[in-house]
This record gives sequence, structure tokens and C-alpha cells, in this order.
Amino acid sequence: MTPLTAAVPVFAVRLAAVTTVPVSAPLVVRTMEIDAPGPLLDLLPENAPMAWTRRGEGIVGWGEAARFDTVGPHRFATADRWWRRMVGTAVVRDEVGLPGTGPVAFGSFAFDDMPGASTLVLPETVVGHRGGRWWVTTVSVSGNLPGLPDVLADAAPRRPEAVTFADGSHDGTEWERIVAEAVSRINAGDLEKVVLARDMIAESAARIDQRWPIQRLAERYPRCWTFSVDGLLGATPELLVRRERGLVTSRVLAGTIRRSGDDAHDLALAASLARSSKDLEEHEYAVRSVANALDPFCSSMNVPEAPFVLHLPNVMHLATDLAGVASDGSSALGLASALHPSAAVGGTPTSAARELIREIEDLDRGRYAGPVGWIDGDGDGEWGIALRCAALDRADDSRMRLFAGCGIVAGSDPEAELAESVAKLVPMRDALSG
Ligand SMILES: C=C(O[C@@H]1C=C(C(=O)O)C=C[C@H]1O)C(=O)O
Repeated sequence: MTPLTAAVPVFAVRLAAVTTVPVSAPLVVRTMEIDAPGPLLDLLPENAPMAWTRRGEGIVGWGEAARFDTVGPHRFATADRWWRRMVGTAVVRDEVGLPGTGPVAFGSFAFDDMPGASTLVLPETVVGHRGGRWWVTTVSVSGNLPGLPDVLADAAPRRPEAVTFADGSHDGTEWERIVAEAVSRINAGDLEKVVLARDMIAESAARIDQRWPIQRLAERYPRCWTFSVDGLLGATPELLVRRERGLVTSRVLAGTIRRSGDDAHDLALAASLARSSKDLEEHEYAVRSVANALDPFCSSMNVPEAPFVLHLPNVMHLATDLAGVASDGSSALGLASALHPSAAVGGTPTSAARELIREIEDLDRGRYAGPVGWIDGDGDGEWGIALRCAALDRADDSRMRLFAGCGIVAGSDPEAELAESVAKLVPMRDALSG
């Protein structure tokens, strides 16, 4: 372990920002085009699988050429600086030249400043697929040009054994009380919106093969981004930010209704969601928080006037896609840092919402609701909000902690919010159950 030196603020070092390779190591990176090797997620090994995929495209990675672990209020800035330094001195041979080729790090950041660990991982091997092209990237820290590895499907994952679920920090009744407290604070004028979360513990009879839930989520939630980074995995419908060759995009969600299972009825529910003043208000807070945060980084921005309804198998959301033209050199991670926490996972105003979450939620969110995604050597990348996800217990790999949260506004009903949280836990519960 080599501690970071010089440019890193002193307190960040004290808070254990560490990297597993000396920052001066000669990083050699090679990307080559390959023939289609089969579905990306089938390539993942059981040990520490990394993924960011949607509709079969994206990137998967394994092995660890380098990693950066950090905590605290400057976690994004220290990680961004580490990454710039890594790629700034790297020798790169990239025969494909797309966003996501060349050096790529997967990352996952804690929701709050404390507690919670944040990580960037540079895999030894990354395989990517986009628009009919496939590539493999290999990384060497020994200074030699890495050879082309075999890119083959791994053995099929094992189904988790006899999984049971139990309440996490609070049972449903306690959580409803917390939600009621938030509603009374909102009615008292302390703030406009706060997002409150709850957790659930899944326990299997044996070590959980993370690839099983990853593959199930990708199959069942093709409109979501399926991710896996350092033991945090899920399928999120919400894209905090994408930066790609000067174009900045974001998908904002807020306002939710549960699916009924009957298509005709669901269409009527979708129409009522699009007219619901409570949900439209909640959505407006979220869109405004993202548009305001992106404004300083964009020369122009398109913010649609009305949201559309995003249909997922378990719930429907009000959704807005924003797009802007980047006006400075901020990386995708820098933009994610500026956006986090948006009103979709924090609230409005942000500082009052964060304080109320710390005061009444009584839950260590860890990396749930934090940015998760990837960054490449040009600073392009995609960062989702880690929702509909679970974290593997680092001390016991037969246990996972599942999370779900709901936006609370003046008109929120605690019982309905609990039911919404149950619906949001369904993707991970089902993915672990079979
Ligand atoms: C916080 C979560 O979801 C967020 C809250 C939503 C809402 O309250 O309507 C909708 C989508 C997400 O922005 C979660 O899934 O855990």
C-alpha cells in the first residue's frame, strides 16, 4: 500500500485514501476490436464481477490492476484527481476509440460524507459492446504491453440457496412513523421534500454468486442500467449523468406509482400519475435540482416542459431526460459530484433534506443512492444513482442488504410510501429468489 502524497489534502489521507499500486507505476493499456464473444454478462467470473450494461450493451470487467478507496466530503475530488493522474501517465494503445475504450475505471460512491467507503477500480480486463462493435481492454502495471486474453463465457452462476428476508434497521410500522415525522416537518415549513429510505437483509444458506442476481436484473429490467461494483449491485432506472464527447445527459425520476399487473388498468394509472399534482410537484423539485446543478457546466441545456411516464415491470415513474452541451473540461465524475445528491435521493432544499435524513432516517445508506458507474481516460462516462440495489456484506458473503427509498412531500401518506418502498424492493428480492 502506498499512501498518496503531495496534492491530496492532508485530512483526506488521514481518512484513509489509499491506492493499491504506486501512483508512479507505468500503466500500459491496450484496447483491441474482437469478434462477438456472446452476452457480456456471461463473460463475468464469479470473483468480484464488475458491470455496467443496458440492453446487452455496455462494459464488464474483472481483475484489479489498481484501485482507489476514499471517504469523506472530498471523495469525488480526490478520486477524480487520482484517475486523472493514472491516465495522465498511462501508455495507451486504443484501436477502437469509443467512449469506454482505453483505460476505464468502475466506481461507486457513498451517499453521505460519513460513514461510507467510496471506490474506483481499474480492472485488468474490460470487455465492451456498443453499436455492433466489441472490444477488449487489458491493463498492465508492470510496464509491458499486455497480450490479448481469451474472452470466453465463464461457467454459469449458481442460484442463491434458500434465501430469507428480514427487516433491516426498522420494521414497516417504525418506518411509517419516520415518514409521518418527515411529513409534519414539511408541513411546519422546514423543507419541501425529503427522500427517506429503508433496508432489508437477505440471507442465503451459502455464499451468494453475485452474477445470478446481476443476470436476472438485466433480463427483467432492460430499460434500467444493470451495475455491479465492488459488492454493490442492482438495476437503476435513473441516470445521474452521462458525459460523452461534449454532450451531457441526465434522466431524472421522481413520482412513482405501483403496477397493478393488469395492462389496461396500468395505462389508466399512468395517466393519473401524469396528472397527479403531488407527483408533478415532487418531480419538478428533482428536475430543477439537476438543471440548476448542471447549469454552470453547460453552454446550453434542453429541459423538457413535461415529464413522460417510464414503465418498469414493478413501478411507473415520472421521468425527464435533460441534455446539455458541456462548456468546460469537467469529467463525468466531476459532474456527478456537482449533481449529488439530487432531489431524487436527497430532497429540497438539499442541505435541510440531508440534515433531516441524518436526524430521523436512522440508516447507514452506505453506497445506496450514491453515484455508481464508470469513467474513461477522456473523462467521458456514465454515473447512475445506485437504486434498486443491494450491498454484499463484506464480512459474510451469504448476506446482502437491500435498499429502497421514497420522496416525501406535504401530501405523502406513510402507508402508501411503505407500499411504494415494498414495490421498489421487488427487483432485488426476485433476483435473489430465483
Ligand atoms: C429513492 C428511490 O427512488 C427515487 C424516488 C422516487 C420517488 O419517490 O418517486 C422515484 C425514483 C427515484 O428517484 C429508490 O428507488 O430507492
